[in-house]
Amino acid sequence: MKERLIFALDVEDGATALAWVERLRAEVGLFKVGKQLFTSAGPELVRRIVLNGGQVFLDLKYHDIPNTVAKAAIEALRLGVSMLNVHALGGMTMMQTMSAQVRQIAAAEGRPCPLLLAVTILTSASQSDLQAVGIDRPVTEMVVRLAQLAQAAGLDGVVASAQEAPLIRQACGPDFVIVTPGVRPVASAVDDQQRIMTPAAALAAGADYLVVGRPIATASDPVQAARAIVTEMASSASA
Ligand SMILES: O=c1ccn([C@@H]2O[C@H](COP(=O)(O)O)[C@@H](O)[C@H]2O)c(=O)[nH]1
Repeated sequence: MKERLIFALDVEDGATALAWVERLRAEVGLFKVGKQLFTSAGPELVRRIVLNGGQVFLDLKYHDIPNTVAKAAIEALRLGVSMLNVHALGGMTMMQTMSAQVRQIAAAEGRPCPLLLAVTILTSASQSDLQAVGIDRPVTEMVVRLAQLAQAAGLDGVVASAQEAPLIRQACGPDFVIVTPGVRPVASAVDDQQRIMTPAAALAAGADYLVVGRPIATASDPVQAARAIVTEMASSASA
């Protein structure tokens, strides 16, 4: 079950990140490198984690014109990451171009292709946040619509709240990958997340991977916190 747990390396420098990788490598399946750490430590850090046997989800949420996103994703492929993502709101052409070019270069260069994911609606967004940017449709409807768009564009899956996982499963089928941040064990601080679920409920809802950062990183014993989440995930799977 631990292979389905992704730890968010939301830290300020490479040395701190590598220390977390050592501390949690036996407890989690992947390490997520996001905007803070990538801006600070760059591709060299990603290469180093991969070289040391760690699997990386590069969470840079590309959102740009099709050519720019495709070329950035090709460089992510060459870093050896296991997952990368774009914003589904970047649109069909952007996602199709990225997917086609990454798959073509992976085949031509003999590299394993990472899981190509699309962020639907951020788990920190509420219905009123959507309304404020002019989106009047319900969050759930937007998430399913974006997931179907990503699937039609040839992507492997989406990043979404586990709250929407059952609807995504229904719309996109059993093989479409659902990665869920906004995971909060009971009694954990919600922080800036809005659409949250517990680890057990997220798996029961159909999530394939859970992303967890602060509930582990700020725990008094992070190793124990990660183990407790994996135990909760296992109990949900066997229920
Ligand atoms: O919709 C999204 C997409 C990405 N994230 C990222 O996941 C982690 C969550 O960290 P926590 O500390 O467990 O809240 C973080 O790196 C986000 O950038 C997300 O939360 N929601």
